[in-house]
Amino acid sequence: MTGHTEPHAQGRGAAHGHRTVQEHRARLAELLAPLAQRPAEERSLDAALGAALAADLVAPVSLPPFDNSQMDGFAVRSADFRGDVGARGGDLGAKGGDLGAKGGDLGAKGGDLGATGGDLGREFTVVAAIAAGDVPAPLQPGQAAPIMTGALLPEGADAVVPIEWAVPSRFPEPGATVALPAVEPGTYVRRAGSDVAAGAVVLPAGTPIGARQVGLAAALGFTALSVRAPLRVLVISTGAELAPDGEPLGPGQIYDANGWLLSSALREDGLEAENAVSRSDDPASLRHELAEAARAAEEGRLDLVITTGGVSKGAFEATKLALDEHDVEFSHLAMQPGGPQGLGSFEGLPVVAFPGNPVSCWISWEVLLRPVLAEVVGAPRCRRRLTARLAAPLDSPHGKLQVRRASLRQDGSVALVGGPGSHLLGALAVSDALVLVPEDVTDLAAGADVEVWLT
Ligand SMILES: Nc1nc2c(c(=O)[nH]1)N[C@H]1C(S)=C(S)[C@@H](COP(=O)(O)OP(=O)(O)OC[C@H]3O[C@@H](n4cnc5c(N)ncnc54)[C@H](O)[C@@H]3O)O[C@H]1N2
Ligand code: MOO
Repeated sequence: MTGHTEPHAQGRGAAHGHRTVQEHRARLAELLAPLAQRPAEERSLDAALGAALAADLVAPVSLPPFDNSQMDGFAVRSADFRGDVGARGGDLGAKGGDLGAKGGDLGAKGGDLGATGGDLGREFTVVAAIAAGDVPAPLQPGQAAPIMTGALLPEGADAVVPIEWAVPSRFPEPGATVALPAVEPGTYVRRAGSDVAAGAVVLPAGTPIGARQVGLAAALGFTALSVRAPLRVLVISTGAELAPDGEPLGPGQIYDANGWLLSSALREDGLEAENAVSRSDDPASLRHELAEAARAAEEGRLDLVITTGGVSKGAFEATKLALDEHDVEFSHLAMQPGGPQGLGSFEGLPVVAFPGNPVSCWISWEVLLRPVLAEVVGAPRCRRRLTARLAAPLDSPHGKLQVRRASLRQDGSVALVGGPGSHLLGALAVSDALVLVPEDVTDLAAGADVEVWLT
């Protein structure tokens, strides 16, 4: 069947006997729900990065905190353009005409510089310049104060004329005169509270703290935030084939990729992660690691364990065997890669068991665990999703959500990177997106719309 994909279409037409992705996410959400109750803690801004806000963030001050200039120019009382202050106001009308035209030019070039408010201008007496950080004297009628971007507007002033519109177009000494085109009240003035009003909720509880949120908090004067600490996760890779780090590979051996891949993915998303390796197919070895992890959890040092490997149908599935007597269920999802999965708890510690293939681990994190943590704990965020045109045709197994590694191209189309195999780490490393092909779609033509997650 050929068809267009629908976003979030996972769940329809799952292969017989296979659990759907939605069902599995629901079970994960149940398992991990208690993690949402972790106590709030105060963290400095840098340490809060990656955590989720424990309570609404309320602005203690307005932004901007005071009326200030948006341009380097002259602070004026706009009523002066309508009054008869200054005997030479009439003459300057003509000059003002030129000036207005200048303003128009600038507007065309500079976007919003055209707000001259009319052609008539007048001459002002220049007073002391105001730099950002200065506390200026009140502005009297007929005066223009040179003012720099961000500086506090003097009392009485209600508009700013950019320096480019002035004649002469430079800042003269106090006592000199300057001709300025007429402007409306509010021209190039950034009003107090026009960005954020004091007392407003600027970020709701649960918001993950990233650079933009830290920037806002800093601007509001916060030095610390009340957050739920990032989850602390231990990734345990399993397998007798895993060679010790840095040693030459023996026959049949491979290096551990999963522990590094997953712990880095978690850290990249603001979680705290460590990795351990159980280099054995003896379930006792993994049980030993898990018992230590359970103690760490009891002491409040760990929230979650992710294991990799040993969950399919082989003769030496150490993870399955190690968790045999525990409250952990194993199932096969209607998803490829990432089919075999386990979840449950070991002595009270939540355990999520991913399959051993590295790409399966990545997909299990991205498509299963990450969206559930976003929903339950608030961090990390879900990946951004969009619909894009396929650059080339694809086929997909019936009854399984297929998740392909891909790259978003400059023209907005999406190209698959590598094949569907879950051992293809080289292709994963050069991908920047995932393409999700629903269970009931088996082939798609070039140009078909597909659901894309940006990774
Ligand atoms: N008869 C069946 N065989 C398999 C099935 C199945 O349904 N029936 N499922 C396949 C699928 S799908 C997957 S995925 C794998 C999952 O197997 P396990 O979770 O038991 O993982 P392992 O057998 O331990 O390893 C699989 C593969 O990944 C390599 N690996 C393991 N750990 C690491 C690591 N830390 N770093 C890098 N690579 C790792 C391992 O050497 C294997 O090549 O089962 C299929 N088989
Ligand atoms: O589902 Mo396995 O995870 O294809 O490779």
